[in-house]
Amino acid sequence: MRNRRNIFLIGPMGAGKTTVGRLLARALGLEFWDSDKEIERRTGVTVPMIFEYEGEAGFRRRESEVIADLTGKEGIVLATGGGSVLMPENQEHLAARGLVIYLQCSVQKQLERTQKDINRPLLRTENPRQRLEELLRVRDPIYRELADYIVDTGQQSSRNAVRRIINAYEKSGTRLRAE
Ligand SMILES: Nc1ncnc2c1ncn2[C@@H]1O[C@H](COP(=O)(O)OP(=O)(O)OP(=O)(O)O)[C@@H](O)[C@H]1O
Ligand SMILES: O=C(O)C1=C[C@@H](O)[C@@H](O)[C@H](O)C1
Ligand SMILES: [Mg+2]
Repeated sequence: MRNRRNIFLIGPMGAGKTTVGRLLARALGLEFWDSDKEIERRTGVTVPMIFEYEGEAGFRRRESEVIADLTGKEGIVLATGGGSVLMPENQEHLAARGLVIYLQCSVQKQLERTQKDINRPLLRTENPRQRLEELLRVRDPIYRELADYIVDTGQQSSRNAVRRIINAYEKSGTRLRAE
């Protein structure tokens, strides 16, 4: 049976997976993990540096290893990287090992939230809006297919998003709180 004690946050860059995930974990007394941070911890270098030396394919290999390991834990909230859902093995692990929540927001909001941050190699392009639109076109169907629940973070604070996630699951009778 699906492990209902894990919560996996998926969605595009700037949707708030890291921000909401940290708050959600604290509210539920669960451990918080972030796949991007874990890749950086294991390699000792930043995500942009991995893209530079190993290309996106190298990054995806490392990401898959980390997703396989972290989804094997119990009682965690995991903020995934925006492109982690591309790899079929990650899709399988996410779907089988926890509740999957798609954090969604408009491309405009994504742009506003990511513009000051230089840590997203895929946005180091002349036209980040176009890049975000292209990524979303490919990924949105995958996010939707995988999601047990979708929360729009564009028009609400991170705290509200956390409340919505907790309410939805408590109403549906699922126990999320750590024992
Ligand atoms: N609901 C929200 N309302 C306002 N600002 C937000 C909200 N959620 C996140 N932010 C802000 O947007 C920025 C990006 O958020 P965050 O890093 O959590 O996104 P992410 O989904 O983890 O992105 P990535 O896939 O690149 O890791 C942060 O500066 C954060 O403070
Ligand atoms: O959307 C993506 O493909 C990415 C999102 C970030 O979380 C990082 O995983 C990396 O910058 C790639
Ligand atoms: Mg993040």
